[in-house]
Amino acid sequence: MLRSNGSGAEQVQPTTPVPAQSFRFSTPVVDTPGIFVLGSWLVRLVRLLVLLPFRFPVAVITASVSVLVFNHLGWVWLAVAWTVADLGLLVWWRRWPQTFRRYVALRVLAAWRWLSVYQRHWQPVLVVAGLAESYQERRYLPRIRRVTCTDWADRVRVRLVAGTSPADMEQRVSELAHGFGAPSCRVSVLGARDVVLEFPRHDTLADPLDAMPVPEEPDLAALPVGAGEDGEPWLLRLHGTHVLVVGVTGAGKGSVLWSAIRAMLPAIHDGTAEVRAIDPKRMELSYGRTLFADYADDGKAAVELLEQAVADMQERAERYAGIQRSHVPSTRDPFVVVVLDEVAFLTAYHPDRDVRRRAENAIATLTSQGRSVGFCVLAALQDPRKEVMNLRNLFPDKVALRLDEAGQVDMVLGEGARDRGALAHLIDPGLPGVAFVKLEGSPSPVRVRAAYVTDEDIDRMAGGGA
Ligand SMILES: Nc1ncnc2c1ncn2[C@@H]1O[C@H](COP(=O)(O)OP(=O)(O)OP(=O)(O)O)[C@@H](O)[C@H]1O
Repeated sequence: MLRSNGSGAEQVQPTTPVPAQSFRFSTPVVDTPGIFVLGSWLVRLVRLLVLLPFRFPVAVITASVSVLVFNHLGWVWLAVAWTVADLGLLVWWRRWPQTFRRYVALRVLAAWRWLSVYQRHWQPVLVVAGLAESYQERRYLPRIRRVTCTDWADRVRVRLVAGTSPADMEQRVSELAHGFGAPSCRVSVLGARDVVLEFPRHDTLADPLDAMPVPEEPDLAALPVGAGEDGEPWLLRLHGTHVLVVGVTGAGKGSVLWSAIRAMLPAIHDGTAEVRAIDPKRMELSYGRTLFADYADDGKAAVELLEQAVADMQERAERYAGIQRSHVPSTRDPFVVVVLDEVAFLTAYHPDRDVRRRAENAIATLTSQGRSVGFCVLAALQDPRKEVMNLRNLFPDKVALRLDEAGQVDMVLGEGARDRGALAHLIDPGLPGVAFVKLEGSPSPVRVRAAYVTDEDIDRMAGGGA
């Protein structure tokens, strides 16, 4: 018997050999008797047969009825039954395409995708992606529980290996997307060890979106400015927050700014919201000048506009003090949006130091105090680095359009956003307006596309129409 002669016995991993050990103990290899192997196969087969009707009830019922008809009535009646069933499906498809799609087409597609894509490639993709866990020389993989299809994506429900977390999956979304041939992958958590991987089957944002219809009664906390990958509207919150839109030149920052202004149009017309615009490039916002309560296109005028906004905000805060804790838009106290195109022009590039300092102070005051009294800053920026814009953390909500470098993604959307699949630096330059955003209640960034507001749309908006 081996004894430890030290007082405190060292902990040794059971699988790693001790270097100076003179004897090596290894697990004896014993041939498994054939009867056990056969037995385990039988158990698996029985389990499969028992579970099959629960997993694929329609397929099992169809196959069973077909066998019964064939046995009792012969193949002619089987052919008749199948023809009638096919005709029934045809009528269903033509008359009620929506329910046919939901109850037949998408279910058949899900079974096919489960077999041909996920079941088939699951093990190699997960092992290569580093998501297989090993314990005492056995390998454990997350298990597919169910595959369902929506109009645009496959949803793979997965049971995680005990001891791993959804974050492990979130950090491998790029590998998973490429591994299963999807444009992206998104992880959502359903419960303990229960996650859903969402793989779009094609890029639903590949086509540009026309300007969104103007809402009759705009909700300033949920303005429709585009669409998400799932086809649902992308709703941008302005009331109660500040938004920074970041993207290289030509990424489509203008379309986010104009879509937000367009969605507020009825409120602008009835005086419950107003836009004060700063347009250093004189190209982006000058087109709809008549829509703005205030407009500036050079450094000095821009700083005065910002300082006036700060003074109005402070006057309102003084009136509200001790009486009112939140802002309700009205014609007396409208919701004020300061739209700032290329904010770095004022904070970093302007040659006059005094202008830079005053602009930075005013933006910092507005963003840190304006939320609750109905002031919002909606700013666009090309370069998110600290040297250019050190105020970016004062903007609670950010939109990452196409960026220059991988490192900028986390700068804009927060740490870990790139690992969670916000590949804003890889957005195709041919897809302006495509962006990643974080939505409330979800840690994973989602891919969206802003609607494109044309010059004609802006003309109509400025002329009082939409
Ligand atoms: N949402 C969109 N959908 C489709 N096309 C768009 C969209 N946004 C912009 N574009 C196209 O991309 C071009 C460049 O867009 P835009 O000028 O808004 O980019 P930007 O990010 O504001 O660039 P810059 O910083 O140089 O002003 C537009 O002229 C338009 O043709």
